Amino acid sequence: MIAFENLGFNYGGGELLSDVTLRLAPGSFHFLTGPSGAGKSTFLKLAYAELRPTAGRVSIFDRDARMMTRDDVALCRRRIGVVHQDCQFLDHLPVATNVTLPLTVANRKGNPQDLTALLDWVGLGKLADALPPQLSGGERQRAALARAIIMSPDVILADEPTGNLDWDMSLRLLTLLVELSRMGKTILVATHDMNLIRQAKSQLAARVLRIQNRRVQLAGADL
Ligand SMILES: Nc1ncnc2c1ncn2[C@@H]1O[C@H](COP(=O)(O)OP(=O)(O)OP(=O)(O)O)[C@@H](O)[C@H]1O
Repeated sequence: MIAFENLGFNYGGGELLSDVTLRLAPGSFHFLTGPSGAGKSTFLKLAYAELRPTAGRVSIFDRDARMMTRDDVALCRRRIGVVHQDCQFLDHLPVATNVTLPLTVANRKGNPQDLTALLDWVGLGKLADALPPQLSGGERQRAALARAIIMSPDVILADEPTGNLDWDMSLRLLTLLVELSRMGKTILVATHDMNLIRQAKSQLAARVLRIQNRRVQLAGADL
């Protein structure tokens, strides 16, 4: 679904990622770990063509990211839902409008029943008309997840989605990701939270990628 072949990346200085070869197979669930500044957010950005590799290749849905035009990138982004580290909303618009923004941008009309079901599923049914500044951290992350999946993407990339959440809220978010995985979505979650990873591994066959010395490698079973 998304494949990295001998990928290298730098922002203009020294190499940040080097010789990365791996594949996110359809329906797989991966965590991405590594020290702060190792390049986790960068790796996610390469996976959704926000950044282009400086060496090697990234294929997204079998297309070489370097060859993609802006329109190609826009089309492929419809199949990839991204939950950003610092989820931003339009604060003057209600949660429901924020969640449906990707549909608006794509000029697609959503079904109001689907929106209600989605907001209920993430536990925000009663907050559809609230404004983003009124949401708690956990509610914001769940709104961000709802927005990321409103287009029914095949792939979900989440950057530290539980970074500022307490354990109960983290578990709630994890449950949603596990359910999405069971629906067949391909999922990659960057996180520092080893407890979250252990919890996920008790529920499904999640694999752990670790960035170390500029390489991204599969971690062993010992966490
Ligand atoms: N646009 C940019 N231009 C130049 N350097 C950047 C840019 N974005 C990130 N970096 C640098 O690249 C390195 C990796 O950053 P990145 O955000 O990918 O790390 P991370 O592993 O996600 O970190 P954290 O866990 O702290 O979020 C850092 O040293 C960062 O300062």
